Amino acid sequence: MTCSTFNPVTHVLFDMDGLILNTEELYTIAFQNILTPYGKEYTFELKLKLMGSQAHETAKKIVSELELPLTPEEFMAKSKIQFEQLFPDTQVLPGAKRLIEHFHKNNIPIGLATSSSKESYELKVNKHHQELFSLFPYKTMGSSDPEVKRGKPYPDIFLVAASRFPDKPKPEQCLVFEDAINGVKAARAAGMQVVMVPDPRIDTEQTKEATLVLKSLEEFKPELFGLPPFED
Ligand SMILES: O=c1[nH]cc([C@@H]2O[C@H](COP(=O)(O)O)[C@@H](O)[C@H]2O)c(=O)[nH]1
Ligand SMILES: [Mg+2]
Repeated sequence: MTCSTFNPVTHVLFDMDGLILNTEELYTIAFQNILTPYGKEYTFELKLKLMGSQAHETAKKIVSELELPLTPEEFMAKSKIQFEQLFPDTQVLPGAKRLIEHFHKNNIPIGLATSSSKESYELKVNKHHQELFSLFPYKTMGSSDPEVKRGKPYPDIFLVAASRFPDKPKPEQCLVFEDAINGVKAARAAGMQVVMVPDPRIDTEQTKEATLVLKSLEEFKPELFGLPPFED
């Protein structure tokens, strides 16, 4: 059940794919483009299992679940070609820019906790979104960070991302923003509250672990978690 009361926090951690950027739509297109020649479908059910995992975990699972005649490395090489075409024109999702700028203006420490690799982050950010992402002084990129041993739903990435803030907040001082079920599980496992903005196709039964579920980041009221309210 969604909690009716929330605890105040001091630090905020953002997921990236499907939360700040519309890259989840692009992952679906990229993977389907790879699978179509093999007569396979990238179902939403399979996608849900993979969202938030690290790139090598994703490749291994897709190859095994769909019994592709490829090694995970070959799948990753094909993915790279797709990502290079699709990611540079990704767009910012509603409410993300306003919220990130609000926290920045009010000196709330914010960190990025994405399972993407550094290479994939750069494809998504460097062409159009450098200014926005420059507002994150602390970035953790799970797929290329040796400290992040396991992908979401394990808590590793959020614990590592929290440890990168110079004042080392406790998990209960951190609020996570996530779109994926695996991301919500990871945040909860790390002992953090989590605001979920799920894909509308996700069943409400599967959003119950989130502290708060929103349709869009535009709906978020920072004061609910003891953070400075919007003034406009
Ligand atoms: O359809 C998918 N979307 C996303 C992922 C994985 O999820 C990560 C993004 O997770 P996050 O939202 O935590 O940044 C990507 O790097 C990718 O490995 C995936 O496997 N399949
Ligand atoms: Mg995400």
